[in-house]
Amino acid sequence: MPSPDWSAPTAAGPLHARVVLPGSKSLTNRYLVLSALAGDVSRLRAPLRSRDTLLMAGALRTLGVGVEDVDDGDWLVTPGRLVGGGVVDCGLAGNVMRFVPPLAGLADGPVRFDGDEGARVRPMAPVLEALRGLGVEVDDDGRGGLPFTVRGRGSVRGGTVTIDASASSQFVSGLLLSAARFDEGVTVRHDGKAVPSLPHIEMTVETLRDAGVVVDDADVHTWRVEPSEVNALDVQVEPDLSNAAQFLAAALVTGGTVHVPGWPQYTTQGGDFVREVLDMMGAEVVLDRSGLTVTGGDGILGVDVDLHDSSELTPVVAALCALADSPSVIRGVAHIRGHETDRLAALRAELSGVGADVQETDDGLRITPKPLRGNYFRTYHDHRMVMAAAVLGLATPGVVVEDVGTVAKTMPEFTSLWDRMLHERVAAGA
Ligand SMILES: O=C(O)C1=C[C@@H](OP(=O)(O)O)[C@@H](O)[C@H](O)C1
Ligand SMILES: C=C(OP(=O)(O)O)C(=O)O
Repeated sequence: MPSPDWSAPTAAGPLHARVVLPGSKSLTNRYLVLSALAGDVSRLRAPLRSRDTLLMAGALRTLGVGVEDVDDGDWLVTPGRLVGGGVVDCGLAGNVMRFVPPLAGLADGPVRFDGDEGARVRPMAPVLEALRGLGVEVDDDGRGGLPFTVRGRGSVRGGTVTIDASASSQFVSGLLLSAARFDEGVTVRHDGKAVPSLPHIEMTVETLRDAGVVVDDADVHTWRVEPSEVNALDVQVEPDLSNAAQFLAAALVTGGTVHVPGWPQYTTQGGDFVREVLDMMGAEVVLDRSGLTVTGGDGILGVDVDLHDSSELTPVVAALCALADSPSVIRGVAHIRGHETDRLAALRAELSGVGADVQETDDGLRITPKPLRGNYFRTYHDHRMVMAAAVLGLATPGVVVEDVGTVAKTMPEFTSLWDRMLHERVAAGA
């Protein structure tokens, strides 16, 4: 059932807001998987609670892992013997569909995987093939995607596999995350076009090392995880920097200032690249111990930008490009045709619908700004399409966003945070 439409609010003037962001999806889900494999109880502090992380917690519970809410908003994760017999709902979450099957190989019986209709067409085959190569039996209907069954036998041999990870970095991350508990560990080699979202693989490597696992990533296309125990974690989840993009973009669109406290000085989150993009587009961007402050100027500069490493940013950056003073090119993101929806097609259709001149290229978009007008903005079950529409709406009256609830994939509180940000401008200007 789709949720209601939402009229994206316009900004009456420059914003002056401070936005406290929820935790990172990618870190929360990695910590959950590692905690499930650990030797003791882990504590995740300030985890993201959104559809994708609740689905991950649900998947772990299906496998017999305890994930308990504690009063202060933390999650306590109690590992146990991994049990088969259940069904994992992947929703539309890439993390769940790519990270949990290797874990399910360690369960003591079959685990069935399915998800949203849109998840059934997301790329998955290299993970299933790799699992077979590592000694895990997987039944699927021959298409190499959801639905499928992983026939866990309580242990996984492991070893060396070669995969083509050009469709998603998550293929590599998923295999690495559970591999310390495989008898022989794992060596994953990539053979194919460039792997997208490499910072996400660095994040996987770093979180494994935080849990005491030995990883060799000295060669750019090969990752080796040694078999070992996994240490319990006690970790503070960083704010989600990709989900910061739309709030920071609002500073640029309105010529105002948006401050995000708690921005890490060092991070493996690919979303950190938003600082560079906003700088290229004419914002003043200051990172200091208080957090990140972005201030917009008189206009928005068009850009020629490669988002291969940080492709989650594409929808919001595309919206900014439609509001810019000069044409833009977004490159390096062919693989986002396999994200929540075909994002290149969706952005072309919806940005064109509000009046921009948008062309799809082989690996991105060419966007020539035109005077924009309000329109119905379809969201294709894609949280980041809602976020992109909200950015357009700041400067374009009459943007009506389809199925706004789909934003709950990573940010259930999006519309209230957005309204609060706009309201703060009134308070500061009063
Ligand atoms: O490992 C992760 O947590 C993610 C990796 C990236 O996937 P792709 O490599 O498929 O782009 C990113 O876009 C996704 O939102 C999250
Ligand atoms: C591509 C994304 O998600 P997923 O983890 O489902 O791949 C995203 O959040 O932009």
